[in-house]
Amino acid sequence: CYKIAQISKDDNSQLAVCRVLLAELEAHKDAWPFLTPVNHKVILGYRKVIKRPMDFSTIRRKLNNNLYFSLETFMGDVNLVFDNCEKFNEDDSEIGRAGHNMRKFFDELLQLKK
Ligand SMILES: Cn1cc(C(=O)NCCCNC(=O)c2ccc(F)cc2)ccc1=O
Repeated sequence: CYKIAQISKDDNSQLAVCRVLLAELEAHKDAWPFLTPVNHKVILGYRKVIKRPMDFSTIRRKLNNNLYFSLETFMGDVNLVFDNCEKFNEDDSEIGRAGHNMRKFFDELLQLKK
């Protein structure tokens, strides 16, 4: 019984860390391109180029629906946001720079939380 309790506690504490990390990402000044799903009706070519769209509101919904089983699966989706951004946007563009800034910020957050 103790072992089972131990596993679930770790998952809960990992999920609590995910909630804090997501809140800090959402509060960043450069988060605006990532707060909502990219509207592929407005942003031409996006649906063709980006096979697995992801954004902070989708991550928030997955977290609330208990769809992340560890910090690693949560990190996979956060990094997908930044990888999609790098693929679709020039480095020397407003959204491209925002993506690089946010990825650096996230990496620094992870160093603090470890
Ligand atoms: C990640 N990405 C985003 C866009 C993009 O144009 N995204 C919408 C920006 C407009 N959205 C906002 O300005 C906004 C949204 C929510 C909010 F709370 C405050 C501001 C285009 C290519 C791409 O790769």
